[in-house]
Amino acid sequence: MERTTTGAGRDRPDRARRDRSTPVWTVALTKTHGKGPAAVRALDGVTASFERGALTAVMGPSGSGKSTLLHCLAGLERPDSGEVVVAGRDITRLSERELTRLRSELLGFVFQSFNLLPTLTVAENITIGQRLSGRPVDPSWRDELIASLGLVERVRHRPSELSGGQQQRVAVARALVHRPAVVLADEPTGNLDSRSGERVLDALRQAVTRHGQSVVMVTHDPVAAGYADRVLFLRDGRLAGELASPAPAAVLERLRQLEQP
Ligand SMILES: Nc1ncnc2c1ncn2[C@@H]1O[C@H](COP(=O)(O)OP(=O)(O)OP(=O)(O)O)[C@@H](O)[C@H]1O
Repeated sequence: MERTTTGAGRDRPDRARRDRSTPVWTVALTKTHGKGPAAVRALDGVTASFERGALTAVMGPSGSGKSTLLHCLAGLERPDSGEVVVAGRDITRLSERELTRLRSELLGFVFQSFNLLPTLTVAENITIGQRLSGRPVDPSWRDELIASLGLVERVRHRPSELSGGQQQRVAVARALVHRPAVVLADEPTGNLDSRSGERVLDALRQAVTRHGQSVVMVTHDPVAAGYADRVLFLRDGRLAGELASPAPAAVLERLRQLEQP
């Protein structure tokens, strides 16, 4: 059954959910791009929780602040005010050096454009983050990921020898291999045909269901959102409700409502 939340109080901090079972949350997050008359308030007081062991989709009309929110969660953009708490630490207070370390240890990333290193093999791409940070690789977990993502025959290939869907599955394995506190996925199926996209979404879903991974995924696609446990909607930099166990048709309908002036 779908649960919906809209209306007054939706931006209120939900203290019961802000504990160790919540790997990421934000409180009253604001972010402005640009200065003076050209300034754009991309986030305007976003208080949101992203649960452990859940796939949370973030959706909303173009320009509603989805990417800015994801970048703030990743520590790639610094908010004007508010908190971003990752694994119990307010990352808005960290130095660049501490942020770099947090990103490599606690976060996994999947981008629309795959972002694989062209000179490395599939196997090397999957573990490059751990090698660079000097942390050991768990070989049985790495091999399980390679097998479950259908990449066994491809481990010695370079990215240019793979299809887009295969490249994105390599990116998913890279994001999961160090068992991060949360995987942040920015339009992970945006460059894929629907069948390849489904495989990537299946992989993210399995990581959540079988291994308790936490995933936050920005998407425009109601079908992709249908893989999520919950969808948070943004409009004009503010939370604009949520849907639990979202069916694509219900997501589409909500998006249509949000896009109306
Ligand atoms: N670097 C920037 N400089 C100025 N304005 C920016 C910058 N980045 C984003 N914005 C503006 O901030 C607002 C939110 O942008 P953001 O990219 O977060 O939205 P979005 O929901 O991800 O959009 P889309 O779905 O089109 O990718 C938009 O009005 C956008 O034009």
